[in-house]
Amino acid sequence: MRVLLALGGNAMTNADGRARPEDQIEAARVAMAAVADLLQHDVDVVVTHGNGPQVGNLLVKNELAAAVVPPVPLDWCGAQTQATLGFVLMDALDAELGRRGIDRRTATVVTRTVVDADDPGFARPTKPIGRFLSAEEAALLVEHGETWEDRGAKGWRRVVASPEPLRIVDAPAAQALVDAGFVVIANGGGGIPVVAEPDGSLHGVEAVIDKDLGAALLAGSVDADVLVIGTDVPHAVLHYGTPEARDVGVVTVAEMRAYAADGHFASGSMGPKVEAACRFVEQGGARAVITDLAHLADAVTGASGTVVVPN
Ligand SMILES: Nc1ncnc2c1ncn2[C@@H]1O[C@H](COP(=O)(O)OP(=O)(O)O)[C@@H](O)[C@H]1O
Ligand SMILES: NC(=O)OP(=O)(O)O
Repeated sequence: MRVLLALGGNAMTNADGRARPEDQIEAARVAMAAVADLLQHDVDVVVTHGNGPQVGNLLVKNELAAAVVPPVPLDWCGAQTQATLGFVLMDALDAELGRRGIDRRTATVVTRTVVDADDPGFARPTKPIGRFLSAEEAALLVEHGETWEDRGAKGWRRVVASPEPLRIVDAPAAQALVDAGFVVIANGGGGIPVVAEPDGSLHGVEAVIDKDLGAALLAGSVDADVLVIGTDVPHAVLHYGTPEARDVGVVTVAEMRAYAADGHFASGSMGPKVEAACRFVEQGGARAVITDLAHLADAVTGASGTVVVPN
């Protein structure tokens, strides 16, 4: 069985979301121990990951240092997060594999993902990145032209353009490495967004792709049987945050789409995970599971988490 595991921002840093290096290294250790468990049970794993906290932090560093160091655009920041997180995840996984005597090599693929230059997402920022601020702090940055959004209890967060991922340019490289036996990390942060010119050339654009939607696309490209979306909750929940809250267990894609249409899953958090799970199953995937890392081993067999299956 081949599993595409998408690690959310929550699985990549600690609860305060500040993304200090030591927090990211510790989160990677926990996540890669879960991956090693699967490898030990003969499950083939391809990993992708979010980059929201990290890419937002890099963007701020660029902006603060602009007077002395030439700033780089958001797509460059995205590429930098793929490299850094790939390196941290490979270090963690290599250490875990070494401890268990598992003879597997790891590789990270810098991955570009094509988007449409006319995607409506460029006109309407929706992707939350970086740290959370208070309403007063966010208001100052809005005055400087940034877009910030109230994200509830944790505070306000900057939002940037997030176009639909259409095609993963470097999927064949990821696939070749998978076929050669590598544990591959690819399409981090949903992929570096690029647009294709009529002559076929590509250039980066300033946006951050949703990593769950990117994961659904990657899963098809690397022939994954199962998509597992790893986050900080064991299930998607109906009537979330209310006394009527109810976990979703095994559910058909039609039922899940109906729940989504009824507004059960928040945009920018559970909403894209549910959309990605539905897309993967509609594309022919056996099942897509939304759960936390503690339930990963049972999730791949469909015995735990929210399990979306064909109709
Ligand atoms: N209906 C829902 N069921 C479960 N969680 C939900 C729901 N709606 C919103 N959420 C929130 O979605 C969060 C997971 O999404 P997100 O924070 O974007 O995860 P990640 O960073 O792991 O990708 C949960 O911590 C929860 O607070
Ligand atoms: N790119 C992306 O979706 O990152 P997060 O999962 O960290 O928000």
